[in-house]
Amino acid sequence: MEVKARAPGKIIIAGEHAVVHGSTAVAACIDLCTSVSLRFPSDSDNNDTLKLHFKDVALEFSWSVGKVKETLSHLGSPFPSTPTSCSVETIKCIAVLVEEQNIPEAKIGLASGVIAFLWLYTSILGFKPATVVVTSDLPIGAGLGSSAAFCVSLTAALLSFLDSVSLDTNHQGWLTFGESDLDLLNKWAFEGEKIIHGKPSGLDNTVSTYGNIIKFRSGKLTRIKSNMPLKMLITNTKVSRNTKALVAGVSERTLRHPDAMSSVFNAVDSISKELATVIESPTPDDLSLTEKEGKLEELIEMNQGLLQCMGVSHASIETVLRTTLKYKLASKLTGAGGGGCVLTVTANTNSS
Ligand SMILES: Nc1ncnc2c1ncn2[C@@H]1O[C@H](COP(=O)(O)OP(=O)(O)O)[C@@H](O)[C@H]1O
Ligand SMILES: C[C@@](O)(CCOP(=O)(O)O)CC(=O)O
Ligand SMILES: [Mg+2]
Repeated sequence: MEVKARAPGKIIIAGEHAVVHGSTAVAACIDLCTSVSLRFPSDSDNNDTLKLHFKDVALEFSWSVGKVKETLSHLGSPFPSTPTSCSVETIKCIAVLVEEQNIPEAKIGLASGVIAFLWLYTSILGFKPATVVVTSDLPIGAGLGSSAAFCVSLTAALLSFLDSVSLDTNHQGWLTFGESDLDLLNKWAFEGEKIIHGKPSGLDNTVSTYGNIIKFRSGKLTRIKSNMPLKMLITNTKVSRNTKALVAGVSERTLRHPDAMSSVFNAVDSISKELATVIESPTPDDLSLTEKEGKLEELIEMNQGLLQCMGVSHASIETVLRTTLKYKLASKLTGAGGGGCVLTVTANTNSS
């Protein structure tokens, strides 16, 4: 039997990093997805192997299920009924299973994704042989939430085998989860993100799970209904970076300058809230559209300035900012920064 699940990546329109420290953020999912296929061997295959294939980065892993069980089962039940954090002790044990796979040095950054896989797989399905294949339209480590799309699509594939989870409504040929199961999916995916990001806000997995545009603060989402066309250009600087390290860098700066950083986070909170209000407010005519677009552009520029204060911009990002400014277009980094992707507002009424 084979199941295929997919989940989208995202853009953060305002509030990255500050959201980790309790500020509001606004994010929207994009139509680039990560897909996970999960296949169990037939009884006649007599197979005892758990295989993981990361197609985009050409990495294959395989473990004997007996070995995985031997390494992990003494740490507790393999079937926690509710989403559970992976303890430091368990991460260490899983890391041994990953180290044995000899990931080439150039790709060692992907190891946390493999640890997240083993934690989610064994927690939800226990010790069963299977072949799991991961493919993505998203650039990995570029700020478009590939880690969350991976955790959400993997968790969706795993949960679909539980009797308690019901899949019904057909959406463009795909089955979807009901509202309460989406909550379960989101919580498990968050546990995966924790392993990859260290200290995630939960924004990325939430927008990947629920879709559309959301406002998010301290784990709580509010759905947003946009009342204006939002045209944005995404530029990938192709400078790779690691979200975990950037998030840790902002936390260190916050420890060094608590008052100043608290003001920065408060300012971002106001920017995200105002931006959400602008997007949601009615647009009765072209004049109000032009006015709203102007506000949106200004808020984007202000958010970028504060991201610079947090120390997460990068020379490659500044080059994109200078280039788009030549055309009077407002841009900001999106995601963790340090390279990765830049968002540019390409307003409908801005023809200069
Ligand atoms: N398609 C994929 N194949 C393998 N690993 C992936 C894939 N997508 C995401 N990952 C995992 O997510 C990590 C990147 O996450 P992160 O640094 O948060 O960047 P982002 O979420 O912005 O893409 C990778 O190092 C890897 O562990
Ligand atoms: C920097 C942050 O706000 C977003 C990170 O997004 P990404 O992994 O760079 O796509 C971290 C978080 O919200 O968990
Ligand atoms: Mg990420």
